[in-house]
Amino acid sequence: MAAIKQITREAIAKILDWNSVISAVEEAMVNVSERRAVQNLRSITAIPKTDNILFAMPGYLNTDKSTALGCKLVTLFPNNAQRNLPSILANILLFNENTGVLEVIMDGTEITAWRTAAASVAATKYMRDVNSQYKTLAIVGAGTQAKIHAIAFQHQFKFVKVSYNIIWDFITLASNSCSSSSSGDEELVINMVPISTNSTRKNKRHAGDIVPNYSEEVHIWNRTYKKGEILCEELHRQSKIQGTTKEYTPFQNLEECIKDADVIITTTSSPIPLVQYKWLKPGVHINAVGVGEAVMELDEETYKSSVVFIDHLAGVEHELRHLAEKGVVFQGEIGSIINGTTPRPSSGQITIFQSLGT
Ligand SMILES: NC(=O)C1=CN([C@@H]2O[C@H](COP(=O)(O)OP(=O)(O)OC[C@H]3O[C@@H](n4cnc5c(N)ncnc54)[C@H](OP(=O)(O)O)[C@@H]3O)[C@@H](O)[C@H]2O)C=CC1
Ligand SMILES: O=C(O)C1=NCCCC1
Repeated sequence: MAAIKQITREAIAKILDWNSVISAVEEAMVNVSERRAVQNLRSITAIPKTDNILFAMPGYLNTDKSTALGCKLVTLFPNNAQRNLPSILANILLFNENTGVLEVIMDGTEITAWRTAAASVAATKYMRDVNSQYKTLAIVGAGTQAKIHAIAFQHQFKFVKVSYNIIWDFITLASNSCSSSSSGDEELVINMVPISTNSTRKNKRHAGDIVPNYSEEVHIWNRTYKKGEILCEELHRQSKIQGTTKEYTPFQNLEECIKDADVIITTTSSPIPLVQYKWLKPGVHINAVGVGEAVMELDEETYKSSVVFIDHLAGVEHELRHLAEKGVVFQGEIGSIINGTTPRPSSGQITIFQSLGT
């Protein structure tokens, strides 16, 4: 038998790019909804007297483009941060579909992180009101999923608030700022900045010039504030290296963090609802990523007042019974919106993508 090919986490990380991962995940969601992919319920082995879990996620795909027989094995060890390890580690096994011979073992940790964020991107694209704004993104949590979601969403949507400075040189103001808002997509904030009439204008800016000023609107709240602050600094540093100076703001108060958000992503294992309906802006889209037997990041009123879509109906019915028992209604799979068999939610509604994973 031929040797088993091994692909490391580093090698996988080098080849992933957002456009390919997002389109692969959209295609996979459609294949799941059209039942071209065989996706059985995953098995969950809980290790007694611990919070640790081993998941086995087998699947088979047969389309015009490709066939694949594989199984992802995932460990979820929530206390791994103390050991400086990710909570979620994964490996993917690929078999020859004619002989059953194991051909490839590849690291699945990076793929799991990217795939999950890409699923939320796809859900946001297809569930959110096409005409609405992407100004403020709020992320709840500061772990692996929070970070990868921040990166994926900035890639896809560019959450940004544009303000304009108008250069003034003839008014001396007691106070150097005032503001007004336009009704369009961008918020017009006019900062009156007095400059000297003797200015040499080395910067080639002239009185009356309107200078755009882009500021990122990514809010992050975490149970442990310090970790949220560190994540914001890290994301800011990374964006500086990429030459796009972005600001990420850590919040102490969750309501303040999410109340103006156009999109919210929750990435914790909280069994006590964090997001409260009374704080939400009308029309907000929420990606609820945290999953577990008792995880419930959004309050009941949020679920019951929203249109809720999921990634895999059979899996959700099995694993998220605690939500169904509370009266949460799952409208359908995202794949059916992507392939056009289910209409997009109408505008103005609060929408939720309840992610389960694969
Ligand atoms: N839907 C899907 O496809 C996937 C879902 N997941 C789920 O996403 C969640 C996050 O995973 P990941 O980022 O890898 O994990 P990490 O361990 O990296 O991060 C966990 C985050 O959750 C917070 N947290 C944990 N418990 C609580 C709580 N009781 N109340 C409030 N915050 C809490 C932590 O806060 P602190 O820093 O204070 O500890 C931290 O911000 C998990 O529920 C995981 O099962 C993961 C992968 C795929
Ligand atoms: O890989 C996935 O999908 C996971 N989903 C739920 C939590 C563990 C990983």
